Amino acid sequence: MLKVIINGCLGKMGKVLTRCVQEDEDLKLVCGVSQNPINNGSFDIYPKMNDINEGADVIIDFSHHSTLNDVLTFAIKTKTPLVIATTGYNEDELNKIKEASKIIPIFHSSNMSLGVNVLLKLVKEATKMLNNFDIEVIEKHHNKKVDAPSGTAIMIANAAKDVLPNVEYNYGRYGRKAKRSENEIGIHAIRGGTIVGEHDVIYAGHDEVVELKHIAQSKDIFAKGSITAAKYLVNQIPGYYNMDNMLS
Ligand SMILES: NC(=O)C1=CN([C@@H]2O[C@H](COP(=O)(O)OP(=O)(O)OC[C@H]3O[C@@H](n4cnc5c(N)ncnc54)[C@H](OP(=O)(O)O)[C@@H]3O)[C@@H](O)[C@H]2O)C=CC1
Ligand SMILES: O=C(O)C1=N[C@H](C(=O)O)C[C@H](O)C1
Repeated sequence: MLKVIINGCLGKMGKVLTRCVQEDEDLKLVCGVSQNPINNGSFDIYPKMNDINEGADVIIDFSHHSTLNDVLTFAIKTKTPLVIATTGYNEDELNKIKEASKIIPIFHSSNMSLGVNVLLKLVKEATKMLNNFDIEVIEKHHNKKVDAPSGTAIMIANAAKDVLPNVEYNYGRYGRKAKRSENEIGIHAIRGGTIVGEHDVIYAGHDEVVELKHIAQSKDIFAKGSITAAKYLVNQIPGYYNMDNMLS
């Protein structure tokens, strides 16, 4: 039985992950962390990672970038492998994650679905083949999402930039001097209703357009992907892991 701690257990993803962990006979939910803990009778909820006095085999984090220091400090202190699904980190925070992965195994992905990770491979291939096509990324999410653009949209743009290192990102084009330059990737965020998550990658060329698209139809795919990542991670030595490592 793998013992799991969930950071962000009362958030939208945290609740879905709690159900998926409880339904998985290989896993035991030890406790969760939430800013406003409530006693739910089924597992302990602490206000901060540092308050936890139980051990676990792995931590899964679907929370907010501002909890990063707490979760890294706890994971390093207790030598617990950490799956990070949270998005919205800045450069400094991303560097802290990479530094911490020298001490403990960390799995980090802004999208835990299988489909998006196949999409990233397709983006690399399409970008190599569709010379001089303009690339635009459009992401759509529910109206409660706090960060924009999505972490997935950034991963998609980064996959194209791996092939075309000179491209620059143009977020939400607007204004009288907004003409597209040749070497940019436009990244656009739509927010509304309960959209789970959609990502379109548009390659617009002369008289032809290619589109790659992923639609998430439930949050379960992200929760289950993070559980698969957790099961993979507990057998790894310290290092920085992502879907590529797990799928290869
Ligand atoms: N990698 C992936 O596949 C996926 C990643 N995500 C990412 O997971 C994260 C959580 O998403 P979701 O559950 O929808 O978000 P919610 O806003 O519903 O939940 C956020 C959670 O973070 C906690 N939290 C701690 N500090 C803060 C703070 N300062 N501000 C806001 N929340 C805080 C909240 O605690 P409390 O309840 O006490 O307020 C809550 O438990 C996001 O970054 C999202 O982009 C989402 C889906 C898939
Ligand atoms: O906040 C969400 O909901 C999601 N966030 C992730 C992101 O920012 O890419 C992944 C997924 O699209 C859902």
